[in-house]
Amino acid sequence: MNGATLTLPAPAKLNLMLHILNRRPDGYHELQTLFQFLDYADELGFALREDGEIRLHTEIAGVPHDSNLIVRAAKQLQQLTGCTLGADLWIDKKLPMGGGIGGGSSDAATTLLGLNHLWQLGLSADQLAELGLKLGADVPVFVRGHAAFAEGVGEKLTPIELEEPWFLVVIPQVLVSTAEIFSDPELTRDSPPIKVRSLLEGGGRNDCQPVVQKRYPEVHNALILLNKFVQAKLTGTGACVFGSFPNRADADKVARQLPVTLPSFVAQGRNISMLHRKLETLAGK
Ligand SMILES: C[C@](O)(CO)[C@H](O)COP(=O)(O)OP(=O)(O)OC[C@H]1O[C@@H](n2ccc(N)nc2=O)[C@H](O)[C@@H]1O
Ligand SMILES: Nc1ncnc2c1ncn2[C@@H]1O[C@H](COP(=O)(O)OP(=O)(O)OP(=O)(O)O)[C@@H](O)[C@H]1O
Repeated sequence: MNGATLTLPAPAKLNLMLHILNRRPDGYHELQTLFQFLDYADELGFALREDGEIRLHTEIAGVPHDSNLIVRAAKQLQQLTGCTLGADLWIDKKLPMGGGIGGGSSDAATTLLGLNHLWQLGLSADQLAELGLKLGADVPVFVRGHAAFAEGVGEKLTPIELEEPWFLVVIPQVLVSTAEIFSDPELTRDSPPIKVRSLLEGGGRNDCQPVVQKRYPEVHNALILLNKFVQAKLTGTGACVFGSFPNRADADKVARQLPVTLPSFVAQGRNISMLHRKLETLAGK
């Protein structure tokens, strides 16, 4: 990250509940989900290049340079705007991949906002969210940076004020493929639509959980274990599972009792993402 002139966080999200309403003809699913951010993030570094090249200098195992969502986001932004500037990019990857906490999507959103700033493009949040949606269903919420009730495939966002408890997030050592879970014939796809006000009634169910638990014993076991201490839930399509606590000390106490084979982290839930708080500081607000 040494050459970076700008560093920005790409925070994690949790799906506090997730209902699947139906499957669209294009295979995507209409959802209702509640997003909140965590103060736990990847860190991205940016430096301007005059030659138009996009170079990510950090390798992520299993993700080729040109498939990395950071590189794809940067190139799409160049294409959309005709910008002739480029960038050197670095990432300090903290968020587990395939964890359901939105790592790749958040990296993409931070890239879009970071380069919009560095290249002085002046694109609006609406324009960046529209571009982000082409990269992944979760990108728009990270672009907007406010906790939200999401509908559609995750892009119709109603900002919401939630309590900001502390979460213990447990990371089963397995990669869950989102596409695989959404194509499982046993997935519940007919949850009735609910209104924002009745959101957390029913305990914040996640319709993906039964299918993920059945296919991935590691996730099943983590849920059983965490449930001994707190109501445990799956985020997104997993693999991560989480429980909420009124303060950091209570969450840390449970974390210390987990087996060493089951990594975890503790972070506060936040309604304004770390990225947007940092951008506000940069703008001198
Ligand atoms: C499950 C969530 O994590 C909830 O926040 C997201 O909706 C998934 O978002 P994401 O990882 O950005 O997902 P994408 O990269 O857009 O899609 C991955 C795959 O999941 C399936 N998919 C995803 C989102 C959605 N609403 N319906 C789907 O059926 C599609 O098969 C797609 O090919
Ligand atoms: N910068 C990136 N960080 C992580 N994964 C990336 C990145 N770029 C591309 N990918 C690919 O995206 C896949 C999904 O990664 P990600 O960490 O976003 O999953 P996830 O946490 O399950 O996401 P979601 O909660 O949005 O479903 C990875 O397995 C990897 O192949």
